[in-house]
Amino acid sequence: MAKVTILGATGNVGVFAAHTISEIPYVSDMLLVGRPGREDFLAGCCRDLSDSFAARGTDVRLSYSTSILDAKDSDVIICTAGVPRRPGQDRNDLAFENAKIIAETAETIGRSSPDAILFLVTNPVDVMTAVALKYSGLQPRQIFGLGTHLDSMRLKSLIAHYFRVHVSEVHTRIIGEHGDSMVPLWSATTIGGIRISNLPTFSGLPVQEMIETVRTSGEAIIRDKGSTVYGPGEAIATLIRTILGDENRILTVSSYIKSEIHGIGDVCIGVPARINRDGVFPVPLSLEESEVAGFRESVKKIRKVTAGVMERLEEVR
Ligand SMILES: NC(=O)C1=CN([C@@H]2O[C@H](COP(=O)(O)OP(=O)(O)OC[C@H]3O[C@@H](n4cnc5c(N)ncnc54)[C@H](O)[C@@H]3O)[C@@H](O)[C@H]2O)C=CC1
Ligand SMILES: O=C([O-])CC(=O)C(=O)O
Repeated sequence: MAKVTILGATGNVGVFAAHTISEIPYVSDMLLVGRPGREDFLAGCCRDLSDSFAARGTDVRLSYSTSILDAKDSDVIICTAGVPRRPGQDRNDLAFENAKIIAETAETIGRSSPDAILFLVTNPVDVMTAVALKYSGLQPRQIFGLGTHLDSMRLKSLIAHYFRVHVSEVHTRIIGEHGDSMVPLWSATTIGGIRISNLPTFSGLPVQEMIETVRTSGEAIIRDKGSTVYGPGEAIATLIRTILGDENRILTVSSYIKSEIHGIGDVCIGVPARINRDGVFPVPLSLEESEVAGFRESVKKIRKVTAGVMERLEEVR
């Protein structure tokens, strides 16, 4: 049985993630961490969630704290703390403000929870994963970000809808930045186990339109309802179930790669990774030429934003 801690638990994503994670059978303890001053809200969340556990028959010990130090002994620590973007903003506009929060958080976790797996949700998530890796001192396998897993799920849903098949029949991946430079892997997309390009109807697929829909999905949801909650919340729970269940699923998350993809590496970015109780292990793979070119561009962009943020962090810390 496992202890899971959520940082930023008073936020939209954090509180819904608490609900989805509580359904995972391996979770025995869940700690909600918020900022000082938010004790009443956290207490209210615990009471409300406990009611849902009673109604559902869930047996999870729930507690709250305003200190990250109480995350000690956690198997997984999820970080949703930080500012979200407002309509009209790019995720990268949040980079420096959130990097300051993540650097401090990661330092504390590195000292107080050296065996935990740290899971970043805060945006821009690829850059935050790199910041957490540097400032926590944890091993690369212990740190990952939600990356392009949610983007991959969004594309999966569009493809399933187009072909009128159950989503479980569709396997697809988007790699690279969780942002504008993301790269769809059509070469790794199958329906019912059949490579999508082998289906005669593939030629009519509105590929560009689909990718544009995925690229702008977060922005559109934020414009319409203020924040994305249910998609990220369920995606977070999938990752937690995969880790705690030692499932060895291959999911597309932001992870540190050395040179696993066509020799490209030394960056934290969305790639397929095998995930189990020991953490996250990027899978070496070879791609089609156009996909490699797109991935290179995405890496170049993330490296530039990451380097800029690291430099500014050095100045203020
Ligand atoms: N990677 C992904 O796919 C997704 C990432 N996100 C990101 O997750 C983050 C949270 O999003 P929401 O829950 O919608 O935002 P929110 O504003 O509802 O919640 C933010 C949380 O962070 C905490 N926080 C803010 N500033 C802090 C600071 N200086 N120190 C400690 N805690 C602080 C708040 O108290 C609150 O608990 C954002 O950065 C958002 O962009 C959201 C959805 C999907
Ligand atoms: O778009 C945002 O800012 C939130 C997010 O990352 C997503 O839902 O993909």
